[in-house]
Amino acid sequence: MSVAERVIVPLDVSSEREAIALVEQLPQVTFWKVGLELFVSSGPNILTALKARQKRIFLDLKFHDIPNTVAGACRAAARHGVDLVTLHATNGKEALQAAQMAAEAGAAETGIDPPKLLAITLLTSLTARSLAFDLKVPLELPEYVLHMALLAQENGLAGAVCSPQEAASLRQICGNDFLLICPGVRPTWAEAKDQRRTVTPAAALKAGADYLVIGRPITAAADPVAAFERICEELATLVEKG
Ligand SMILES: O=C(O)c1cc(=O)[nH]c(=O)n1[C@@H]1O[C@H](COP(=O)(O)O)[C@@H](O)[C@H]1O
Repeated sequence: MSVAERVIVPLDVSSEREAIALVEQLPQVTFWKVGLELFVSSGPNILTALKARQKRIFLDLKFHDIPNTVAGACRAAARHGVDLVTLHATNGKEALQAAQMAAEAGAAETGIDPPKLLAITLLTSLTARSLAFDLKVPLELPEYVLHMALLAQENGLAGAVCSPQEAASLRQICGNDFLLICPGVRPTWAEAKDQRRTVTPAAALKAGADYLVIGRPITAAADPVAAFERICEELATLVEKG
């Protein structure tokens, strides 16, 4: 896989028209993320449009509900033929297992491969301070993220979403077959905005991330094509160095 194929770009826009404009502006991007804003605006039409352009799709709706409801949502997502789907690890064991079974069933009914389910461990906009004082979680942040990733792995999920700050320890403990998808990625030349646990693209890859989710540094840049290429060059330099 080339370094460009390891960068997933979110379509964080409010209409299908804007999303397609971005996809056409960046033909180098092979993997796009459809999140809450776009899906709530456009519905599944955007998935059809991306598939017609042979793009890979990360459907990031971060399901969080009781087992029956989460399973139903995963079954429906699987029928769309997307590649990756997110749900919160805090759904708990029973919902994670039900979600995995439902995704497999939904794909089988449609005669396609099931999506890989990814558990959100701890949002990259949260800090150790917010975990302790706002959410009142008594574990240290790295320990909490690891616990959530292991909960996902033990219940049959293919991978987790984590900050690249936690990627190295998760890679070491969860092994090479567990997918690690890292948002919260910021080149030195981009603003962090609402991201709190950030790392540069090269450092994120080096830490063991399989895919990097990079949005505004590319999509809000004056020249998105140049920004994407600059990130790919930074990643390629790292790969060449070994
Ligand atoms: O699931 C995600 O993709 C996600 C999880 C997380 O913990 N943090 C996070 O930022 N994301 C998503 O990753 C993208 C990051 O976008 P930028 O901050 O613009 O690079 C957004 O679409 C977020 O919804």
